[in-house]
Amino acid sequence: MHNNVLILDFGSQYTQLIARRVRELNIYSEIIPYNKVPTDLSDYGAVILSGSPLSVRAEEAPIPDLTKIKGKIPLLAICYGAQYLAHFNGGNVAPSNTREYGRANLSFIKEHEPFFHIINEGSQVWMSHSDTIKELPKGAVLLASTHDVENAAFRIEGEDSYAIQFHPEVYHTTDGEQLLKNFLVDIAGMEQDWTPDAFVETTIAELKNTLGDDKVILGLSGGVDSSVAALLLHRAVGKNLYCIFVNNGLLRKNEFHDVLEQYEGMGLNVKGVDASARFLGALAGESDPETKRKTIGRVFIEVFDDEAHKVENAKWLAQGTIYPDVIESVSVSGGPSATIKSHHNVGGLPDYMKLKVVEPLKLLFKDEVRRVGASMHMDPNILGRHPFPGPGLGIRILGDITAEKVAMLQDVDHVFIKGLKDWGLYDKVWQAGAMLLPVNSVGVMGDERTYEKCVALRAVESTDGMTADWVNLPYKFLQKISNEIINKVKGVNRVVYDISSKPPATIEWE
Ligand SMILES: Nc1ncnc2c1ncn2[C@@H]1O[C@H](COP(=O)(O)OP(=O)(O)OP(=O)(O)O)[C@@H](O)[C@H]1O
Ligand SMILES: O=c1[nH]c(=O)c2[nH+]cn([C@@H]3O[C@H](COP(=O)(O)O)[C@@H](O)[C@H]3O)c2[nH]1
Ligand SMILES: NC(=O)CC[C@H](N)C(=O)O
Ligand SMILES: [Mg+2]
Repeated sequence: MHNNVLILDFGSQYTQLIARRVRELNIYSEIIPYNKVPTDLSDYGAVILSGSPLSVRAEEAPIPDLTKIKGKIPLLAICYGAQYLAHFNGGNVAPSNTREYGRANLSFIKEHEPFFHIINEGSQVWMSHSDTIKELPKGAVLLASTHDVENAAFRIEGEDSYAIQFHPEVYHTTDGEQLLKNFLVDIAGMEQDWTPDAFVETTIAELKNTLGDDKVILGLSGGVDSSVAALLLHRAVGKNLYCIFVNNGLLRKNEFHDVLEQYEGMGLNVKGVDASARFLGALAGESDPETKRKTIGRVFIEVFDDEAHKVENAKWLAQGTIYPDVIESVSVSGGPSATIKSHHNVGGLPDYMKLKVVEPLKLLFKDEVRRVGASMHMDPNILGRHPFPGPGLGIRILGDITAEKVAMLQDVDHVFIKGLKDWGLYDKVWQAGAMLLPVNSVGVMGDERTYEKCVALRAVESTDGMTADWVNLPYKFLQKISNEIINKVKGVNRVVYDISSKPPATIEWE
């Protein structure tokens, strides 16, 4: 009861961050498009309205019906949300004359307001808007101003409704977390009891309830998400969980074998399917990156479908979909599509598979998935594993793929990753890998001319893969690794290090 925060999304680029910040307070939150307000609101202890790229003055302005919310459930309206409360309740919102983007400081805070508890004048806030609230709505009490924005925060008298023009969810709002805590805990009275242990317990109970004695199939990749999903499902349905791990011939060196072995120790029922030849056959001669991705996706579905048919009476397909995957495919106007992303790295499963989809992690962020795994005592080696793309080395071999190139890149990648581990750098890097370039260059080895391949090493820091920066690996390390690669991997005579950030580059080269 009342243990959930409803975040109504108006399409702001920061909506996900609001959810994150709320969960960092150990309070559960869910993002729902503004036009899909649930009819039953009894679970929600507070509602937050997000920002929006649209203007309240625009014809297509998102206008949700808040009659069951405003004045009834504690409400926090952010940016567009604040403008919305003003505009439709007798206030006035107009384009602003000055640019209101970036850092600002609160120059006035009304005293003795629980909303601003232990937040002081001068506190830095982040603004990102072009409309401004010229006149407050009926019953509003001004709570804070900045130099340029007089109506930076207000509340509605007699209600637990609060509105702010700035963004508390953005890191640059230094007291943002405190402000959210003031609102959620002190004003809305929410409990801070949402922990990984609690998540595991309730999720297993829910899965038992939904799945009963049905058989469930899960594509296991060796990655964090599908592994944590597998553990949860295993606890819920035991031997009715059938895990399938496909070798697409584009995995890391020894990975097929190692991953299978690792799962054996966890008591999971995993079937390894070696479909390398099928994948490499389908990819032969293909060098266009998008066609390669699509081919890998298509063959993956074929293999998966073949295997799924071997499990008699399977009813469910489980997936390790996580929250960012879901949110990426929710459009603000359309709302969530029926099936969100079946296999987001393999292009979606076809309807003929007739399996119902179950996604136990679909409301978690990556770091939360890791925490949930840790609370189930999952092997830290799996939990700490760098993300690895479904199409694997296929998108790190530029141009067409051959078995020889795969073997060459596997060896290069192995030296690099092992080196990172040996030097204690692996856990300091978010993701690392090597790219095989379609470039030959001239070298000299033992007095002989060589004309061989060039590889690029890439190591990045990131939180979610959406943006990334290259890692400043020690020169000594790079020197050692470059030497080792050229000495050990036949066919490679040159190593370069990728120093591009994302954007404008991407993490993978294809
Ligand atoms: N080789 C594979 N065999 C079987 N299923 C796979 C394979 N590769 C990917 N999948 C499926 O595709 C899903 C998406 O892959 P993705 O790489 O995004 O997640 P992950 O591998 O579980 O975690 P991570 O992001 O840490 O790599 C996986 O959860 C898994 O269900
Ligand atoms: O499961 C996946 N299927 C894919 O098709 C895919 N393409 C990229 N990635 C991973 O996503 C992150 C961002 O990669 P990019 O900067 O290259 O887009 C990085 O972590 C990439 O490894 C993929 N993961
Ligand atoms: N970030 C926002 O919510 C912006 C709201 C509105 N589109 C404006 O420009 O003022
Ligand atoms: Mg993966």
